[in-house]
Amino acid sequence: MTETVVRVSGLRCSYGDFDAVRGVDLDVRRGELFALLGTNGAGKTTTMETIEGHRPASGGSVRVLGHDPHRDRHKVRSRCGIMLQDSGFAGDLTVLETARLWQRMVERASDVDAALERIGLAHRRDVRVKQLSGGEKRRLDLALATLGGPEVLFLDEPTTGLDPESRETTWQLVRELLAQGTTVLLTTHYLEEAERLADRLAIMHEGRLAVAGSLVDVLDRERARISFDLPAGVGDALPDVGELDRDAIGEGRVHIRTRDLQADLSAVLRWAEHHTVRLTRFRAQHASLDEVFRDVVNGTREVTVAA
Ligand SMILES: Nc1ncnc2c1ncn2[C@@H]1O[C@H](COP(=O)(O)OP(=O)(O)OP(=O)(O)O)[C@@H](O)[C@H]1O
Repeated sequence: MTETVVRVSGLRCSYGDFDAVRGVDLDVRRGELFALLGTNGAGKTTTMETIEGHRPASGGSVRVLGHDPHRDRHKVRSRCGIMLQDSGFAGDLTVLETARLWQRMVERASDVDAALERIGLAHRRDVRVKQLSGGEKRRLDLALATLGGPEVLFLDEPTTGLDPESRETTWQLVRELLAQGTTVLLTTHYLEEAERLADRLAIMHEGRLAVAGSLVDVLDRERARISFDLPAGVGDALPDVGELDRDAIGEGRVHIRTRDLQADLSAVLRWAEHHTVRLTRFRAQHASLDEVFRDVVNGTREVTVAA
């Protein structure tokens, strides 16, 4: 049985009479990366901050490593690394001074120079923090969050503002941490980041989880698509598979949505052979996370939670 490191049940968080988080259940298992995606204002940061112990839950319960992270903060804090959206370091200190200061506050802190090297900031060690670019600040945040070799790492939008190369460096570091057994809970606006890193993910919308599960689970529940140009001479004899988009046929293209891509793809190919037509601009593809996300935002997707 895989150990559950973070357990959130029926979490509710309110700001005055506004309910920002409205009954969230999720489990994060040891050694996995769980990505929390969502629209702006969905409640991701509020959920993260509550799990990190920065605020009490208004309802429901949160356990991190078996403890209430707010009430039993001292039991949990030293085993966790936290990268906030905005860390607020003192701008006049250099990168190295900041890292050394942080090192003194962390139990079992690892080597500062090695940490800066690993994140590609060694050459910036004598630069004042206020002179770093936004992306460099994010990388410094990450280096410091991982300094104590945390069992659980909370990353709130770790790659926002990073260029593609720095994003790749960050992903590589996160992969190394996962390989060493670190458990990671991540929020991100980059669907690609979740696709590349997450073992399981959830999409949050208006304070609730709309979709949750492994990437395969989430995409498999969505319909796949087959499309090709309408071949000349087949008239009304279209393949009897999936759901045909009749509007697209009028414009000379056939779009089919299917829950069984393999079976329907075979049927389409048999149909083409039977009618001796060659299919042009032929495409068959699984749903993308982007489509699932858009369905959630547009409210056209049933709630399917299996976290
Ligand atoms: N201190 C606060 N006081 C009142 N309302 C707040 C406060 N902080 C957040 N909210 C509201 O709670 C809701 C959830 O905010 P939260 O920051 O958790 O969302 P988010 O999913 O992290 O958004 P984003 O992706 O934009 O960072 C939003 O409607 C936000 O306006």
